[in-house]
Amino acid sequence: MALFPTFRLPPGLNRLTWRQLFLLCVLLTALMYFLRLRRPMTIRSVSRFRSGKGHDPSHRPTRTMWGAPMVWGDSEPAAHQRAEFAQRSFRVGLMVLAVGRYTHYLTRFLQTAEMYFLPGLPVNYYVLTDNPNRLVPAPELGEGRGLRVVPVAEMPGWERLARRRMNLWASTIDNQAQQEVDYIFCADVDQEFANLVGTEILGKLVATLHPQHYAQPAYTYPYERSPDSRACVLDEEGDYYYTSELYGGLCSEVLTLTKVCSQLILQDHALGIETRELEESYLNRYLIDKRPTCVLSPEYSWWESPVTPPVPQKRVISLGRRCASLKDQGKSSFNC
Ligand SMILES: CC(=O)N[C@H]1[C@@H](OP(=O)(O)OP(=O)(O)OC[C@H]2O[C@@H](n3ccc(=O)[nH]c3=O)[C@H](O)[C@@H]2O)O[C@H](CO)[C@H](O)[C@@H]1O
Ligand SMILES: [Mn+2]
Repeated sequence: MALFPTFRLPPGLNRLTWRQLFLLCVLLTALMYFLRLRRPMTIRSVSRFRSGKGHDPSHRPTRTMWGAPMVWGDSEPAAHQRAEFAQRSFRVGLMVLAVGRYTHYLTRFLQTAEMYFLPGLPVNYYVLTDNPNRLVPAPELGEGRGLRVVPVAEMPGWERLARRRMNLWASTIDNQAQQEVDYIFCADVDQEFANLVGTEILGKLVATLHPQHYAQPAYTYPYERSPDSRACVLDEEGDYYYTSELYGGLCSEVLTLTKVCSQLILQDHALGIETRELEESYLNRYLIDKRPTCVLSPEYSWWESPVTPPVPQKRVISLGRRCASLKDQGKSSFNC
């Protein structure tokens, strides 16, 4: 019997051997790879690219590949978690840094947080600022909500503050927050809350997907690639790219994260190394070594830009990054 038996195609077509069919498949597969994989990709990103998961913004998984919840506020699992936390007692901290001209964002940040950030639940705001007078008189807060003003002697400018912020977060948690709250969230002050952010965001270690990279394949993530840096991510590493605008979790977890990152930042700085995305590079390195137990969808960090895919609800909006990504005519309509 022949090794490659022949078979009959529908009438009108020639007879092909299995061998010819096999060669045709190999040829087609090679052609597909040639057309689609013109850039080097990691094994993991190739499989994600193939599965298409990184490319379809309407695909909204509710779990990460390691089984942690991926939170979309209107989903069934999010509603389930809100119901579960309604039975528990806890306190949450929301921490921001406002130095120099960034203090003008404070009013909007606090006002919108009062409307949408865990409304009706016990929350402490920790405002680290070089200008405590900005908060005199103190803004009106709901019942059970408190404001802690933490004076910091820092010079404005993100290039410098990006090296200092993790350290400032760590000392505020260590000295004060961990005695007062169970969960703590670190946020950029140039943001506003635009829709409900409830207890679905609470978890041991919580990170937020960067909206501009969420729908992209992993090989495009702006991880630090320089092998000299403590934030270096190898080609085969990394699941998602997280934003530095919102992350949090249990005080003990966030304390460890901020301590570890600030040490790595200092070590790199001592060697004159600056990473591609500053503080965000170290956050992403850390979250590869210690995967978050809860991943917030880009609903919790969003801004209009030509490369940001739509989300069901815009819950937290970055005003600063929106301005940075707009062209001149757009800037005036958003008061940039
Ligand atoms: C436009 C720009 O450069 N964007 C970069 C910046 O994100 P961002 O544009 O989000 O940085 P940002 O200017 O919002 O600064 C971060 C936060 O630091 C605080 N702050 C900053 C400066 C200052 O003078 N006073 C002050 O209080 C404030 O809370 C602010 O929200 O950093 C990221 C990494 O971390 C990425 O590299 C972004 O590409
Ligand atoms: Mn920002």
